[in-house]
Amino acid sequence: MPYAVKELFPTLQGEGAQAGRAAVFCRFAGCNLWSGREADRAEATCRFCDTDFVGTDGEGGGKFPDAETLAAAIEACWGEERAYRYVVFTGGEPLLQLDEELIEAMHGRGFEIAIETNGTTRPPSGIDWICVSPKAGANWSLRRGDELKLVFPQAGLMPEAVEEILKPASGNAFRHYFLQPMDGPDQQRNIAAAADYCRRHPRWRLSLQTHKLIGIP
Ligand SMILES: C[S@@+](CC[C@H](N)C(=O)[O-])C[C@H]1O[C@@H](n2cnc3c(N)ncnc32)[C@H](O)[C@@H]1O
Ligand SMILES: Nc1nc2[nH]cc(C(=O)O)c2c(=O)[nH]1
Ligand code: SF4
Ligand SMILES: [Mg+2]
Repeated sequence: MPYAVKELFPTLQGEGAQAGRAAVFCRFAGCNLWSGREADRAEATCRFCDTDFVGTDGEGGGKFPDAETLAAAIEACWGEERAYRYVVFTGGEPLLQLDEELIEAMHGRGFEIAIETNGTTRPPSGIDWICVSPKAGANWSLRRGDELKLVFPQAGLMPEAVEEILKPASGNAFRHYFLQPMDGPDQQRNIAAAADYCRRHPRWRLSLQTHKLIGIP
């Protein structure tokens, strides 16, 4: 299957439980909750996106004809180091394109595989680390994973509502629960509110977007 990739870059995972870990980010083009065009933002299901995922014109991006070709590009982006190889598939929405063939190709090259997903699509098997970030108004179906990372605040999907939705899954639907302050015009207020919420509700931990703080991609 061909893959449309916006950009491919080496960095540190900036968010969540794996923050600070070296990774290659593979950002797939396209999303099912927003076209990516500013003209459509106000009418989209997901309206606060901080990312350009349109097209294949970013650093290291392009159209890759098959899994082996994309896996080779990701490996080249990582470099020679054999240990702790880590790739994060994101987007846009990675589950629109990530398949078992690409997962096998990455495992074959010694990579641990993570995804950042909005949780509206079933994942292929074999992913090592699943981060689900549900969106208010979207059809959230993926209710298990390694971490749940809720952008905060979202009218219509506050942490209490998330806990209520997850109750039937019982116990350990996710290993980690994070609130990530919404970036945008109210960022400072959102950081303060998220910190205050975590202080009062200790199941939830604060996820800052540390890559933005230190000026790396
Ligand atoms: C750009 S999304 C791509 C992956 C997938 N579509 C998703 O939404 O999880 C990557 C991460 O950034 C988060 N994010 C997007 N816009 C944000 C914003 N304005 N402030 C904070 N986090 C944001 C998402 O919730 C998600 O956890
Ligand atoms: N450094 C860094 N960490 C990230 N964690 C999740 C990101 C994403 O956009 O999916 C992201 C990103 O864009 N950069
Ligand atoms: S679901 Fe993810 S990629 Fe899609 S618009 Fe929302 S934050 Fe951006
Ligand atoms: Mg990002």
